[in-house]
Amino acid sequence: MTDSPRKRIVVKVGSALIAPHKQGCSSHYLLGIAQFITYCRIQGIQVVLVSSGSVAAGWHHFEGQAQPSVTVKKAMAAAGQADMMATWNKLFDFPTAQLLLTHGDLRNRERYISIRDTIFSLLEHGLMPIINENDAVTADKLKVGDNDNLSAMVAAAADADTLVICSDVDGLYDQNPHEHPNAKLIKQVTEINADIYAMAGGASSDVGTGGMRTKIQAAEKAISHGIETFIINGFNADSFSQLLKGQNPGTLFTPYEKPMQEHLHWMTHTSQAQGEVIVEDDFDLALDQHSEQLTSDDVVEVKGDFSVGDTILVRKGDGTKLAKAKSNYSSCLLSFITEQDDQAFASEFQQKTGPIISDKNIAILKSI
Ligand SMILES: Nc1ncnc2c1ncn2[C@@H]1O[C@H](COP(=O)(O)OP(=O)(O)O)[C@@H](O)[C@H]1O
Ligand SMILES: N[C@@H](CCC(=O)OP(=O)(O)O)C(=O)O
Repeated sequence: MTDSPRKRIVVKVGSALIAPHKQGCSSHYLLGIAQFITYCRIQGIQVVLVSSGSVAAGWHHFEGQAQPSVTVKKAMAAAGQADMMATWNKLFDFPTAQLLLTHGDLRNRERYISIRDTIFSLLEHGLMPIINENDAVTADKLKVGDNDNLSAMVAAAADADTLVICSDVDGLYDQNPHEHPNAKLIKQVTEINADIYAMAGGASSDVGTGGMRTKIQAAEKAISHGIETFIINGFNADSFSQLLKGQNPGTLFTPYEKPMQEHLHWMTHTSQAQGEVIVEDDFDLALDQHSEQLTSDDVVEVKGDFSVGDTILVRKGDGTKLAKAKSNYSSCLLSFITEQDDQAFASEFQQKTGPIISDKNIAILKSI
């Protein structure tokens, strides 16, 4: 990465690299990653580390747990997180800082901005943020659930140029290489579509979460923010030398030339819709792109309980997702207007109150 235009990278490290045998943390594979990070910092590149491995690192404290329950996994995470941080800290001669996040934090716009501010402040003062999901406290409803997607959300929040996902395979293959020995490595992906998703299977190890599927989701989130994304083999120290030389050691996902605006990216990829507006089948936002044309006449049904300013999903009755948007109406008010038999009253009301969705607060969804 000599003479690299990169200013900020996010490195995501999978569980198998932290605690390969579930016998506590091992620095065996982390040494190469730590050297890479140190070299990047010497080059003036800021680094954020997203580290998995709390469950795998804590596993050995809990005997006889072939298939631990969710509760035991949370306890493993609480025990392993401290070991994992201690192991990383031994490998760096600069200060680090721990951030444990949940999706509940990231999907709340105020907390998201606060997380961004904290990351920027740490980087500005020379500390490296080490981020993981707060597994010990997180209920399913509030979870990101896998650190691939978490790393992409973090990369977007940190305005990174590059996301490097270090895994236990060389990159994305046309099928799972652990099940198909003739699988071929895909060196570059310029568009993530249904064919790419069809190649990606789940995890084969009992410490990995999500497998290749969540890595593709992560790449999709990152490239739409203009962040180039690599999936590389973290077991192989040569991957890092190649990255430093500006080469591609695994699979490279090329970023969009025109990244989405920050708040629309957050709305699409991080925020969670609080409700749904079901529209007529012949209504198509993706075609006309004028969200202000959405009126109560187009609305068939209002679902969920949302307030003014919440994110909503606009979809057709057949399930086709058209857009995520910030609602200018609460669910109560929108239902009231939609249920009016007096069209003239409804239309006059909307003219006075303003559009259901404003053009600047709508993210059109592409269907894969
Ligand atoms: N098409 C594919 N290409 C590469 N790996 C795949 C593919 N489909 C499924 N996998 C699986 O994804 C695994 C990597 O994901 P995961 O186990 O979650 O690791 P990590 O801990 O690095 O996140 C691979 O070891 C492999 O078993
Ligand atoms: N947050 C969890 C890891 C979840 C996860 O996505 O793991 P991995 O697939 O190994 O990156 C932990 O620290 O154990």
